[in-house]
Amino acid sequence: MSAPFLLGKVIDTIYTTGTDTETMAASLTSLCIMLTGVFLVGGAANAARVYLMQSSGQKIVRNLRASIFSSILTQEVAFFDRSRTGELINRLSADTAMVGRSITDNLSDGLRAVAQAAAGVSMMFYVSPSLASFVLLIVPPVAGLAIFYGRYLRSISKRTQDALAQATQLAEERISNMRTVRAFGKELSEVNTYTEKTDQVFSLARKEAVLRAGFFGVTGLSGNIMILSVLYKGGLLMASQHMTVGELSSFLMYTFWVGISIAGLSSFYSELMKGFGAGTRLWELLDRKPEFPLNGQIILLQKTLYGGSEFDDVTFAYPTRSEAPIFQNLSLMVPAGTIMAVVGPSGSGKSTLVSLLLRLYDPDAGMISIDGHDIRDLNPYWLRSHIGTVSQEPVLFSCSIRDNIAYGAVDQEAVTTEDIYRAARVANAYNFIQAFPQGFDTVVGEKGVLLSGGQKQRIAIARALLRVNNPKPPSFFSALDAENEFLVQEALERLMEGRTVVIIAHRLSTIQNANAVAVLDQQRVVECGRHAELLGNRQGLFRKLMEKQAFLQEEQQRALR
Ligand SMILES: Nc1ncnc2c1ncn2[C@@H]1O[C@H](COP(=O)(O)OP(=O)(O)OP(=O)(O)O)[C@@H](O)[C@H]1O
Repeated sequence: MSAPFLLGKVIDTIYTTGTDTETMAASLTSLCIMLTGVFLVGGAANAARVYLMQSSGQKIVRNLRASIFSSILTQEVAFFDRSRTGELINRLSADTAMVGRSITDNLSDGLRAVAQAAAGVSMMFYVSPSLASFVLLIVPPVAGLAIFYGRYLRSISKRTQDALAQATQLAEERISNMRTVRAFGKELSEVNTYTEKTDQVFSLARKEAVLRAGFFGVTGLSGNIMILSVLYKGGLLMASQHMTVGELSSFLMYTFWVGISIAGLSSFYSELMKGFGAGTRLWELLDRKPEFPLNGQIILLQKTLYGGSEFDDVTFAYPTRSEAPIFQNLSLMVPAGTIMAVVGPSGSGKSTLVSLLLRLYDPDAGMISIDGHDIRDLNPYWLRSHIGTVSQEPVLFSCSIRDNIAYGAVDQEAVTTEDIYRAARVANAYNFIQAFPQGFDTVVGEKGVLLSGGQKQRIAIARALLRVNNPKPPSFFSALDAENEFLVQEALERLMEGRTVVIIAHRLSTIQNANAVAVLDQQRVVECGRHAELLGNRQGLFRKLMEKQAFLQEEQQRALR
């Protein structure tokens, strides 16, 4: 900050008349030494500022990303029914990057501009108070304009991020379902839809560009007006002997500094407003509390969970469709150690029953209990650690088979290779995994796309085994019935042995292994009993469903012949 002041002194020294060369050389040398010191300190301070701001800014971004991810993962399942994956990913990547940029580059440059402007203005007053008061009259209108501009930019930025999130959402969904897009030959129309979405981003960016051009034009012009004022008024002050040439030079340099700082501040302010726009979307997410808390409930550490479950007068509607209950006063008892097959027409709520047991949703009325405990009183993590699930279309992650199986364990770190091999053997998966060139280290592709349906299910069974074996049996298990493949069926039967099982049965073979069958229809359990008993009821829904399935199977076999 003292550099322009010292430079002014250098100029005054040069223009001082009557000084001999030796004295002038001595004065110039000491001024130049001082200036070198000032430049060195300034350079070092600048480097330190950039390093500190960048590293602490990046740390903030890292923490912000972790907090956002944690906030997303702890939301209730209904939140994900309403949200779009691509939008959430956009918040995690683009919005955090925007806030990060706003903090790192922008805040650092902004703080420097504030310091520089403040020091420059003070020095201008120090060098010439009358000239400073005259020149700085231009600052208030420019500041007013900046505030107006910033507000508008903030709203544009939020709209841009929203439009970008929609485009990302579309791209994410279509890319991850590329086979469907290709099968329906929709590549071109999808490209067009995506382009329309990015057009919205573009038109907002164009609005921002117009605004930015106008604003920067005005601030540039204001800077030039300041310089002209200094030259005009400063020239008059010099002519009336109220200012030296060195002082005018210093003042001019400070004016440049202040002008550049004000331009920097405007850009800082606009970037900050853009950061706020993206930040608003992040705070909304960070502020959002899960619908039911994940901690704080009873953990029955010493207790063995036998899995005897009861649905008592349960009424439930999905939060996204609150007007149409899936269950109305549904009651069902699953005694410990039994296999209960749940059947019913498509859409009758069989999978919903399992979601409620896992406490992915809470019923609107009634109670679900396991071993006599209302599941709302149990810690959901603990509850789920005793429940193994295998779904009809299991989802694997794009990592190795080893990691996919280990994912089932409550304590993933404690899983040994032997645990994984054992689970794979019981699940009839060991041989096919070992036949791959990379064995258990084979990476399965996104959602396990590189494996067949039956292979995925056997890996999913091994994963579920690791889960329910760790708290030691008897524990509890739920499944949607599996591929009609002998090896998968055998693995599933081994998994069910000695446990309480609720199985969503679509096939006759699955139902035959069950101790009891519950038939769902019209929002409740309409029949419940042993397989043979239910078949004996000629008017019953179970009998009709079985007859229909037997007929369909016959038709299929006839078509194959
Ligand atoms: N996440 C959800 N949000 C809103 N409604 C849902 C959700 N999941 C399922 N539903 C609705 O709840 C009803 C029951 O669905 P569910 O998947 O439990 O039936 P299901 O008996 O398992 O069907 P299927 O035999 O076809 O697999 C259906 O009408 C379905 O549209």
